[in-house]
Amino acid sequence: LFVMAGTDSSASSRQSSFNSLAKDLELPLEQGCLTIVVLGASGDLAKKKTFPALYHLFEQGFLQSGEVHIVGYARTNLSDDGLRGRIRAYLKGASEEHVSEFLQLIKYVSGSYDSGEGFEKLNKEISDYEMSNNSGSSRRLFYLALPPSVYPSVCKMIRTYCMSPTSRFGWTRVIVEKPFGRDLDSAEELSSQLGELFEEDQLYRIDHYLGKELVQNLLVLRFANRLFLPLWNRDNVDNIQIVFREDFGTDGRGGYFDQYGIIRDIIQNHLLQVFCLVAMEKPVSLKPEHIRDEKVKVLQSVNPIKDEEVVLGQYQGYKDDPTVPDDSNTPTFASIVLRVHNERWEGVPFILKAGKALNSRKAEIRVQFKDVPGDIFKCMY
Ligand SMILES: NC(=O)C1=CN([C@@H]2O[C@H](COP(=O)(O)OP(=O)(O)OC[C@H]3O[C@@H](n4cnc5c(N)ncnc54)[C@H](OP(=O)(O)O)[C@@H]3O)[C@@H](O)[C@H]2O)C=CC1
Ligand SMILES: O=C1O[C@H](COP(=O)(O)O)[C@@H](O)[C@H](O)[C@H]1O
Repeated sequence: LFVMAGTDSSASSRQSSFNSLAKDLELPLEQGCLTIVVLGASGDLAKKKTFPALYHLFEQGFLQSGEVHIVGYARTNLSDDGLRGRIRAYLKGASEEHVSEFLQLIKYVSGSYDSGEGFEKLNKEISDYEMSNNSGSSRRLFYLALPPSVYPSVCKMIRTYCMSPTSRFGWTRVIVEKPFGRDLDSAEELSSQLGELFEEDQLYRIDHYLGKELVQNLLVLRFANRLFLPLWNRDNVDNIQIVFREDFGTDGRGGYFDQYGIIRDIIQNHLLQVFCLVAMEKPVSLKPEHIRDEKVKVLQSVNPIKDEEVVLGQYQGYKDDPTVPDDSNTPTFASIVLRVHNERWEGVPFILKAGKALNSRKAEIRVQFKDVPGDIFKCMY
């Protein structure tokens, strides 16, 4: 869609290209009143990524004034302008005219994550807008920019108070962030709780790493490239390192981060997805189910992780963040070795490392090849 959008600069022609593509793909026509609710609107993800992403969609003509209404929801006491001011600070460099127009689409509702009162207020805000829009439609998208511990109560509240009315054309969809639970038991419990409230096609589980260009290019690099194809195995590769580092700390995110730590925040989802794309076999096709099947196979081939191949750490000063408990022993750095028991990778360690408050910001995949036989450069190092 974005490639198509790049060929013509007008917003209305992008919208019409979008509509004709939707028609070709036999998707339901997307038009009429759309409300996007960002729950956890006071938080880090919302200000750094969700609202800026919505702004870029708006700027490119995919969200039309008059059709779209954006509502931030959280417990923090904020006015509409208070939220707009926070968002504006993350849209530096954008056109002032577009930013002001975009911010006018945004309202704020304050309430808790487990009481009917706040969600009744939220529903009233959405319904009033839908009535005034008068298009007879009600598309409602709820984005949970929140710690997973509150997903079940928030989803119950949405189901009870905020569903799109069946009398109107439209839908209700819910986007949930990673990490999906804390461990296998809580992930399964969360899955069944959400499954009781929503149909599978109403639920979207997101991992923003899968949208990164580098990550998307991995399939092309591996499977459309004669140079790497014959080398990508234990005969040629010595080890593979998948590394994430950030040069900033939690910065007030202790409310979420301290409950989860770096393994659940980064390694279990982002780095494991990258690991799968690097290590899996070629999928039958690019269909999502075929890619998923190969990812599952490689994960099933990983041996249990050995304690002696895990290093954990916490950066000095982590507990100075007022949102972090004084006695926290949550890791902010972790390094683990994965060993894949299959024909391609037996004996090749995959070293996954992630850390906050380090000396640089980078995400990288290092494939270290074995020395060449008869290496004439060896004596130089
Ligand atoms: N920050 C990022 O760059 C990214 C974050 N994510 C994911 O987004 C989700 C939210 O992360 P992030 O925004 O960074 O975290 P924050 O700590 O900023 O939390 C977001 C909001 O949730 C509320 N909140 C925080 N802690 C709790 C708690 N213990 N119980 C109830 N409500 C709480 C707060 O709102 P209030 O008090 O006003 O209600 C807060 O503003 C996580 O699942 C994370 O994995 C995903 C990708 C990137
Ligand atoms: O999911 C998360 O990702 C961000 C890093 O993402 P990036 O795309 O900005 O590199 C990380 O800061 C955050 O802790 C984590 O929740």
